[in-house]
Amino acid sequence: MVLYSGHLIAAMQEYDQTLDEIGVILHSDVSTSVTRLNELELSFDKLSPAQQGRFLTFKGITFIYNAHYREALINFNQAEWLVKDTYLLASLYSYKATAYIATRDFEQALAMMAKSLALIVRIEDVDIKRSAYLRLANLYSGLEANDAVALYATKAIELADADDVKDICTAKLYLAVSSLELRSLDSAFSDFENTLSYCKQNGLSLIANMALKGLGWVKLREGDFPLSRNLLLKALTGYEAFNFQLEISHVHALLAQNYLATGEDAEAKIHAERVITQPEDPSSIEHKQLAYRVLSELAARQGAFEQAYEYSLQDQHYSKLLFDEKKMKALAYQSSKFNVDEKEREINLLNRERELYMAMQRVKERERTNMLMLVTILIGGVIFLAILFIAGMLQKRKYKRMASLDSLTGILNRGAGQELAENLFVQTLAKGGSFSVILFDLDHFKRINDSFGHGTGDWALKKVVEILRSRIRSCDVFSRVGGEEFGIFLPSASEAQALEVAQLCREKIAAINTQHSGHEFSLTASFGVSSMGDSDLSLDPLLHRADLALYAAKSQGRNLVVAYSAALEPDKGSNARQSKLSLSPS
Ligand SMILES: Nc1nc2c(ncn2[C@@H]2O[C@H](COP(=O)(O)OP(=O)(O)OP(=O)(O)O)[C@@H](O)[C@H]2O)c(=O)[nH]1
Repeated sequence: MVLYSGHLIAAMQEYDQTLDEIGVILHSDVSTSVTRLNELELSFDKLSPAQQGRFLTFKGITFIYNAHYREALINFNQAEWLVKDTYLLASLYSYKATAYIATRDFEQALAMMAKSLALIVRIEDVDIKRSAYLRLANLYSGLEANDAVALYATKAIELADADDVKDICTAKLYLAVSSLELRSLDSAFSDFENTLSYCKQNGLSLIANMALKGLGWVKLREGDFPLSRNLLLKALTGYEAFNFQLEISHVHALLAQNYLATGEDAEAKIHAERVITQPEDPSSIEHKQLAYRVLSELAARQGAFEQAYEYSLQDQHYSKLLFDEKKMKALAYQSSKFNVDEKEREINLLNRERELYMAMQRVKERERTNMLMLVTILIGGVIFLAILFIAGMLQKRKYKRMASLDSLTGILNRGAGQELAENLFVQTLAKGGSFSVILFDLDHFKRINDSFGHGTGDWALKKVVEILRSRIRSCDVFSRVGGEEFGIFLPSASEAQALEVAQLCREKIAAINTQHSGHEFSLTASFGVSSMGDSDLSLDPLLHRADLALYAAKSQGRNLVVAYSAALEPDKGSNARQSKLSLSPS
């Protein structure tokens, strides 16, 4: 299977290559092209549809070159359904136009040219497009549609670079020929002169020679016979070098007219007879008509009236042919122009509708975008507000937390600690259970500050908190009550348990290695402990009692833990120590 498809691909590539090769020689070596196409025809069924399209187009072109226009059209009609390539299709239509012109079906020719043009517009390759426009100019010149000739020649020039000399030269010639009919003789003369010098300069002698004929033709019309003759004779020599029979016949016809006008009858006759001996060809009708008119006048001048009559009959015959053809061409061109105008109007209408539709789509799209933007802005706004709100909340919570914490040690400050402890106390009271308070105060703290500075005092405060924090249960509340005084509130803790905790804390403080502060000093604290009694309905009495115990610890020498006892109650009016804790919140 793989082998089979491999073979198939190779064969296809080979056919493509053969067609490429034929394409190269098609316009220069028609007979070899015909031979190779005949060989390839044996494998026609094996060709892909695209290859069959190319084959039939090429075959049609060889028929055109051999003047078999009907056969050419049969091939082109088959190829039309198979060719997909835009350029090949555009060129196929223009060859069909050639065949239709040759068969005098000008309407079809113009229809094909319109089809070709529609495709040419879509071709992006500038070189291909330019040569397609030139071909169109050539076809229109065959139809004597000079305005179209001028239009497409101009388009070709617009697409040409300075080095596309052959195309520029050809286009210039078309412009000059069209201006012979469209503009004044003066401007046609200068156009031909311009073409002649440009084409000669660039070595394009055949086209230069055509321009030379054009100059002679203009001068003939102007009545400048000597200059016209000079130019036409030069052009004749040029054409003879190329053996360009059709052009040779035209120049002979023009020279016959020229000599007739100056009364050089013998010369006029020679040239006229050269024309009428040419084979019958639609392109030579005009030349023959001119030649017979000259011959008829010459015969009449010499009194050979019978002969003159014969020639005049021929003249009339060709005049009629010419007239009919010109009329047919003109009619076909006019009607095709009308069709084109109609189509253009339709296209414009459709384009306008399309533009309207596009504009509406754009408005809808813009509305959709605006709506999307609005929704995005709204959602963005909501998100922004939510972020602001959350950030505000977090900030608030942070500030609240900061407000409830002691900035130096990081534990709860007096207000927050007391509030929390009060809540726990109330809960304990409701549940029924024990509650103890430990108050402790660093001993001789003023001395530390005074001796080693405030920084060392701060260090000591932070160290004490750091050491004790880990020893205290998570359900207990540890707060800084005042400068160097702290409170530990222990829900569900008996006095004995509180004393144990206080003792442990005291030991830990005393064991702190103060050298880490940069100084060595003694760091101790005195502890007062109290527990909930049956009559306690708030935290205040406990605080008061713990404070008395702490005072006692200080009085008894410091670095001690003292539990409250009734004996510690001071006499009324005595100067008892006032804890930094205010008993009634102020
Ligand atoms: N370094 C520092 N010192 C503080 C801070 N708060 C209060 N103090 C100081 O703590 C000292 C407390 O001194 P006193 O109330 O006389 O008590 P004491 O020196 O500890 O003596 P006793 O309590 O009787 O052992 C004062 O000198 C205050 O300035 C603080 O945040 N940092």
